[in-house]
Amino acid sequence: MGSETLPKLPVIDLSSREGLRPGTETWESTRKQVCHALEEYGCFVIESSQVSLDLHSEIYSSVLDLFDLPLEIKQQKPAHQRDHPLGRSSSFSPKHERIDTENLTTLEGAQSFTKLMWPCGNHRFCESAHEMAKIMMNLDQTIVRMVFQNYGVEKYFDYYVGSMNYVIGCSKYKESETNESYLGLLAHTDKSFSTTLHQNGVNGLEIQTKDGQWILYDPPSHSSFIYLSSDAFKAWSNGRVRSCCHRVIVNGNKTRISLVSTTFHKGPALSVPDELVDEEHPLRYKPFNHL
Ligand SMILES: O=C(O)CCC(=O)C(=O)O
Ligand SMILES: [Fe+2]
Repeated sequence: MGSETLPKLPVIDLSSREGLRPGTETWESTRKQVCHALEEYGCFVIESSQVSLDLHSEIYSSVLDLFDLPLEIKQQKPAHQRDHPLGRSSSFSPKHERIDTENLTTLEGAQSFTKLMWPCGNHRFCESAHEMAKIMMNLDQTIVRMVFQNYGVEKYFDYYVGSMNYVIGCSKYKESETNESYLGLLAHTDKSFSTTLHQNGVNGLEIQTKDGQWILYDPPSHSSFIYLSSDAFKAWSNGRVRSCCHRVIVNGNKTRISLVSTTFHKGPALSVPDELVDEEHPLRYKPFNHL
């Protein structure tokens, strides 16, 4: 007893700008680590230096302001989305609330979402949300480029970038009043292509390994992220990368906030590239409409 050590989540350093230029030695070795992590775990922890302490405190205090808005304000949608079946605000349990945003990656998008929530404006939310959205989008695109290159299908990368929608969901899990832990979110895989998550310093996200063990995501710094490959990534890769199974257990006496950037393919069909089908990997997934 006691001799088994708990597995650890892979940690990959994406903090050096120099190393993130395709073709550098660091790029070449990092892309192998990235692919290996997604194939083995369906996730990895990103070491990044892009979130300053200022941005960290700005974003989480403004997201708390967002949750504090009246429900009828939070439920509003832009005119072109009013008949969309999914609500903007949803919850899994009385202690969990999620608000989906849209188009925060562009300045105009961030401004129009902010105006919908705060007709008199909220500069702090707009700036910090736009900044975080861009950081998460750039991390995603770097990682996907690495994977495409590793699998020899980089020629599809520009199409990928042009056909992805980024949706950022903000989740709030109330502190546990009784000191008893509770299930904040059931074990699931995401339906997105990929998911990039940042949190406010309160742990709770757990990742399931291949052999069924649960590992707590405990970020090494305020600027760390966790990257998950999801259902559509698994299908696109013809089963090479795992779709990461995860859940949230809240057991602290602090409110947990997470920002989850998910990608969705908006084209008519997403299909496995021919290059990823061979004798060893017969085609496992038909083309599908991701949305
Ligand atoms: O809040 C978290 O840590 C996880 C959220 C999540 O898994 C999701 O929104 O799909
Ligand atoms: Fe999830």
